[in-house]
Amino acid sequence: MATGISVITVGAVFLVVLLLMVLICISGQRDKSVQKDRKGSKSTVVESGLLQYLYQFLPCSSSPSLPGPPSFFLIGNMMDLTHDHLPIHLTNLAQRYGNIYRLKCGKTTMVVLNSSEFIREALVKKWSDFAGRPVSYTGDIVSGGGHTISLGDYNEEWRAHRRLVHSALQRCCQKSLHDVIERQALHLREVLMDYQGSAVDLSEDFTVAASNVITILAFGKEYDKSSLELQQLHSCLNEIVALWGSSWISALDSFPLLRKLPNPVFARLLKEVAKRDEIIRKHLNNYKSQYKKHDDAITGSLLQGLDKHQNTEHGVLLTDIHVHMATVDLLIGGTETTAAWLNWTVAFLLHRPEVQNKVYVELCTVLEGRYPKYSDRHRLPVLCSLINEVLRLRPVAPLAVPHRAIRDSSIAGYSIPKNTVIIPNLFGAHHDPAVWTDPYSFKPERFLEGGGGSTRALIPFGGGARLCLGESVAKMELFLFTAYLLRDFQFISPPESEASLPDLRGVASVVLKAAAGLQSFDNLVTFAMIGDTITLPCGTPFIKSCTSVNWTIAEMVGLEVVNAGRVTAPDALRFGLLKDCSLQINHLVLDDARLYSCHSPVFNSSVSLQILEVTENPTPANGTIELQCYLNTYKGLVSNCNKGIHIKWITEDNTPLNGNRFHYKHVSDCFSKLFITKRLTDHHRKWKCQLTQNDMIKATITYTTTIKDGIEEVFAAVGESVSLSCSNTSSLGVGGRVKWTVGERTLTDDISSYKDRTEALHVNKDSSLVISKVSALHAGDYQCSESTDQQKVFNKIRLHTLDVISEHGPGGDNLTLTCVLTCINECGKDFNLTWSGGSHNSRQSSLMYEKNTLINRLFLPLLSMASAELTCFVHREGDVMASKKWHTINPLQTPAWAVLPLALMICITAGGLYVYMKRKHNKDTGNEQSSVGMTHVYDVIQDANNEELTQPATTTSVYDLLQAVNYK
Ligand code: HEM
Repeated sequence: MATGISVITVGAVFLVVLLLMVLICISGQRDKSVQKDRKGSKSTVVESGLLQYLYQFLPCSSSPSLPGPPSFFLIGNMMDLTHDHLPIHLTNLAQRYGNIYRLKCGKTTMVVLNSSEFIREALVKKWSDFAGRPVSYTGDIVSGGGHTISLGDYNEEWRAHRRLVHSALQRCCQKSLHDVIERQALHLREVLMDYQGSAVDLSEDFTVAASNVITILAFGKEYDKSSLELQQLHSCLNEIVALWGSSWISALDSFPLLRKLPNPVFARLLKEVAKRDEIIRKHLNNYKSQYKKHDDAITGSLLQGLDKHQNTEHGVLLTDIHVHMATVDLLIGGTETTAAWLNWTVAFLLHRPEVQNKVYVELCTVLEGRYPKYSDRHRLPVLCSLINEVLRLRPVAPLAVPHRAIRDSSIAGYSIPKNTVIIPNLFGAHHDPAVWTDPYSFKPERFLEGGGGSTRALIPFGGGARLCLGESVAKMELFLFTAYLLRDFQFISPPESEASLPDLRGVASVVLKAAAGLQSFDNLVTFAMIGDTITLPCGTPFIKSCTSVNWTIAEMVGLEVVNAGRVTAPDALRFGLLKDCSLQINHLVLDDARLYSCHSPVFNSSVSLQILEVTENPTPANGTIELQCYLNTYKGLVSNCNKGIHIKWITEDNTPLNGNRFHYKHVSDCFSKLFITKRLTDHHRKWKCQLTQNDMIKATITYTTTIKDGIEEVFAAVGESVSLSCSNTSSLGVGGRVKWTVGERTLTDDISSYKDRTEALHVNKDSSLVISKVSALHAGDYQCSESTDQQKVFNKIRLHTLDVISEHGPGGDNLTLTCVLTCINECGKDFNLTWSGGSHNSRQSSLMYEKNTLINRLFLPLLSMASAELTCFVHREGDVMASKKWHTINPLQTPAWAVLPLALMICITAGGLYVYMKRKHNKDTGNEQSSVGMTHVYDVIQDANNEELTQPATTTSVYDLLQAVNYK
């Protein structure tokens, strides 16, 4: 019976498992068919999600499944797609999931391509598989029912439409494009001239210039910046792009139920679309009604071409609506993109003025004063490298326009079912570290010959069947506008501070734009030095947790050091996020000097990290040392410091450099040069450069000079220990390989000699020579060298010793302290000896040079002298090099003098008390014999005082007692 039950149980379990497997496999199939049927099946998302989750564990499909972030029930990866800077976020996901990964949004599977290789494979090599566009509810509304080229799906009608517009554009470009752009560039030049060098935001002027190129090409109309019609057109085109990109609108595509609810954002979108159509309709009607038509206008070509492009075989009929929507395409595609690119160029040039100078020099040299033609581009490589680098770092259509697989296909070996949405992440491909060295840095020179930049991997215009229709228009515009601008203008940021430089992160929607105007947050500046550990404040007082905080580096947009509270920097070990969301950077390197931004939902702030550096000019003027101290940011030297910043040079012990062999040149508040007339004894000398802001020390950096064949000067106090270092390299030979000599005498010939107790010398493992008890006899020239045939000298050290000798004057009523600096040969004229700590009666002698010594005496009158600590200092050019202390003791003022009378008093009191007690005892006992314990001495006293003992005890005073004791 039991066996029967267990067989049934096993059978049931087996059946359930089998059923589950069948279901899962069917679900896999159905999932594919769901995508085939673009309207979707009736299966619930819950069921599909669960089964799909189980499905991935079963071997029902032979091709590997695409990696991707976990997709959540119902919402899939919606959260990833609503990120505020989607291109950056998708690029960051590629670091985790690779250059091809999938995202889920409702029933739609999206595949994100993050390398130019995969993007080319899909868009160019397999263009016929991926030329579709996802059809969506809101896309249909914006594109007039899918009639735009940009959003229209791939079919015969679209092909005919694109061909019509392409040939009209080509015809027009050949005839007049160059003239049109040239005229607009000259016009832009005049507009800028009118500003007369005042600080302005040029974004509107760029939009007008780019838009005029298109409106002239489209229907022969040029607008003035103040034109109301132009402003209306731009505001509604911009609104449409922004609204369509918002999650309020995209949610309607994924969740049809939401369309039934009131949605003010959607209502606004409909209003703007109607406004746009109204304006364009007016223009087309105007054009049609013109008696003398603008011959070159695209509209004319389009209208003429309508009949020709009728494709009777496929039943395609192009009508006015196609001309209307083509105009929309050209206006949207051709205005904001070019204007955004020009803004980015100016933004980068403000950060890197030296690039601007290089382009200017090239334009002047090559063009010899004339304005450029597009045909000059091959002779202007620096300008072209700038254009390419801005296109690389800020592809203005960072995610292109989504594609759709129109049939089952594959990318990078992964099978891609029909209807999968493909997102070409051009931003990610342009920051792919496998292709671009230092991908987040602005380096136009990478596109110069030998710079390593690959123009093949540069794909800002997409590729294949959907290649940007205006690519040739755009390229000519970018070239001519930039050349005209940089030939006649220099872009500089307002002089106040670094804070006025534009933010390079930008605003990402369909078009990646530079943030409007200047940065809105206060920039802090933090100063540091190489090797430091610093903390950059985020300034988020209201934030409880840092999980929504991101830290980014300006200029290296996309490189998030911290993402959602997690350190994601490539060099993660050096970075840390502290509890208050501030960013800690350890072991600073020069490349860390950047503008860091902390982003949180409530607050944005940025900190400019500037690194103080000292370098030595390798080719100084003869006989001089030239040190340069300056502040660095990622774009080189800080040219304009904040107010209140000051750089000064000081000695090793923080006193001003003293002496006429020092000269300074303050290039700016944050760049100072120190010129030193060179001496051999400047070898291994330390110089400090100090940066103060509003008189507060912000950073101090020490630089040690090395002089060829120079001598390092070391000062040591007699009786103390000193270590003479052999070299900065601790890996020198141990023991016998290194030889120490002083004068002619070799100290290390015999190992035991430097263990000699009297000399108290020994050589450390790092080859340094230690004199554990310095005496004046140790003063001398020491040399550490390698004892090979060709003797290699590591270090020459001149040891000076400092001593204080005391001597009582005749009669012993005064004390003379002699401070002696013993030098080898002669003591330097820039040495000084001073005393500190003497009383007001003491007197210092003037400096005396005697043979090889420098002397300063201190005369102290002994009687008035209190016990004191006196110190003699030796200075070299104002810098304290060593000191020697001397303790004077006035015997009359020592505590011993106080102890003596005290001890006497105690003895007398004790003795007196005893005598008193004894007398009392004697009185009490009459003539009784003394007790056994009495000493002989007291017996004697007693005997001797027999007479006095008769006196009454009450008269016994201290004086009496003292007399009594002293009596003996
Ligand atoms: C810096 C300037 C420009 C850049 C970086 C740019 C980039 C792009 C990109 C990446 C695409 C999508 C390609 C794809 O789907 O794979 C695109 C499409 C398009 N662009 Fe541009 N574009 C620029 C300027 C222009 C200009 C000046 C025009 C018009 C004169 C224009 C018209 C279009 C059109 C009509 C499409 C849709 C093509 C299609 O779907 O077949 N673009 N552009």
